Amino acid sequence: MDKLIIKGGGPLSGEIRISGSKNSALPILAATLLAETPMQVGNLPHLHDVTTMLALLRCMGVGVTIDEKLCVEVDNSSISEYTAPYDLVRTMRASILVLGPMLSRFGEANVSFPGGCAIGSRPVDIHLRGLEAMGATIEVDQGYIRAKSDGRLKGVHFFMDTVTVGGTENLMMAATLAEGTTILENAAREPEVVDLANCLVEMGAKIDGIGTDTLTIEGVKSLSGCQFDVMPDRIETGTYLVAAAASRGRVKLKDTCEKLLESVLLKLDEAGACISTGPDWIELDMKGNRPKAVSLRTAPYPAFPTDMQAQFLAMNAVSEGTGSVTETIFENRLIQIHELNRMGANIRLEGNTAIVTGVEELKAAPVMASDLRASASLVIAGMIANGETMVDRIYHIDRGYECIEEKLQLLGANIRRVPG
Ligand SMILES: CC(=O)N[C@H]1[C@@H](OP(=O)(O)OP(=O)(O)OC[C@H]2O[C@@H](n3ccc(=O)[nH]c3=O)[C@H](O)[C@@H]2O)O[C@H](CO)[C@@H](O)[C@@H]1O
Ligand SMILES: C=C(OP(=O)(O)O)C(=O)O
Repeated sequence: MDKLIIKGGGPLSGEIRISGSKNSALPILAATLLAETPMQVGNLPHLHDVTTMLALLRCMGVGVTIDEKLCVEVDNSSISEYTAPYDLVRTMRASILVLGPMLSRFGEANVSFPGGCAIGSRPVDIHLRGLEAMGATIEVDQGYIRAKSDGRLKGVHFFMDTVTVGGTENLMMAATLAEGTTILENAAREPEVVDLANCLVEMGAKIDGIGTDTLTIEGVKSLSGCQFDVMPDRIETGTYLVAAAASRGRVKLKDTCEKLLESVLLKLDEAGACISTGPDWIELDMKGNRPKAVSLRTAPYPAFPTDMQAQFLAMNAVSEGTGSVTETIFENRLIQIHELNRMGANIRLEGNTAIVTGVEELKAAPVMASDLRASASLVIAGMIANGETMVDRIYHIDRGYECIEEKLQLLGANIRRVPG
């Protein structure tokens, strides 16, 4: 297993480009299953999860070609297999997103049950209930969700009792080819849901209420391919901003967009960062100052994203004062505090809230990454710690951060990968 060796040091400084969004690329690649003609998806990040999604499409018989700019052309005119196998699904929960499109277009889909993961149990009951309400029959057999539809799915008025990003995406995709009108209430409003909806509209779907919590989808008989570039990764953007703030540095991030992360920028402002923005860039400058600890609570968009709390925990660990971080989306997403405490942090857990009292300095230690964003927080901690930190199990980080060590090196970090 590869490891990252990080020698803690001075402030991060420099300029880097932000990659395309993982959480937008994955549903958009799943949505290509709905198109009857070839489709091109651009600005894809080079990530393990994207490779897994392409492998999943290929194993269903989809033709995939990739050009030198990582623009992928997908041609599903010869789909022969309606199964998403366990071996691929177990490495990436977003594989569940092929369920809605496959079922809606071909009347059949067999998708391995994704199960839980390090951050929580992550059920998919709302995805399944929504599809059933649209007329699908669903059985769980030998670990597989076996879904069938007799003819087209039927439009439905469906209320999601929890705000779910993946559930909204799956049901919205399924509804595009259903007979009649579907109304999805309490829909997720995350920018990635909006990006997917915009892509579906380009493919010929009829969707109203994009960006609101009520989506109205009038089913059409067929969709065609289009050219679509995925949006910038707001979580990658936020991660580099927090890394710079924690190290008292100054970074400029290009090919990104401030509007995607207002709640995160507000917290960085509260931490003492000077932030300036342009149409496609964000700059953060700590002017050499120690950050101030901030308190936050995760919640669905537009509130503070759960995918950013781990990084703020690392920043709070070396900030002035005490801050509390409350996780409300996933039941097990504060586990990395034990690793941060092994590096000298002062973090106490009270239920789903981590109370962090900033220390002057973290000390390097061998640490173990447990999930994607926890890995990012340990990398940030390593960069501000005194000494050499080894972060183990970094396969998690390769799911979500393109060229992380190269980008951090460009910002002046002393970080290298040791293959294992
Ligand atoms: C690939 C992708 O886009 N991943 C993101 C997506 O994950 P994902 O789509 O899996 O997360 P959801 O928004 O569905 O989960 C939100 C909450 O709803 C619960 N739930 C969800 C579905 C369901 O059928 N039943 C149910 O109870 C989950 O357990 C969780 O507590 O949104 C999360 C919340 O912003 C992010 O952290 C992930 O990075
Ligand atoms: C939890 C995440 O992703 P996934 O839903 O793919 O596990 C994440 O991106 O932080």
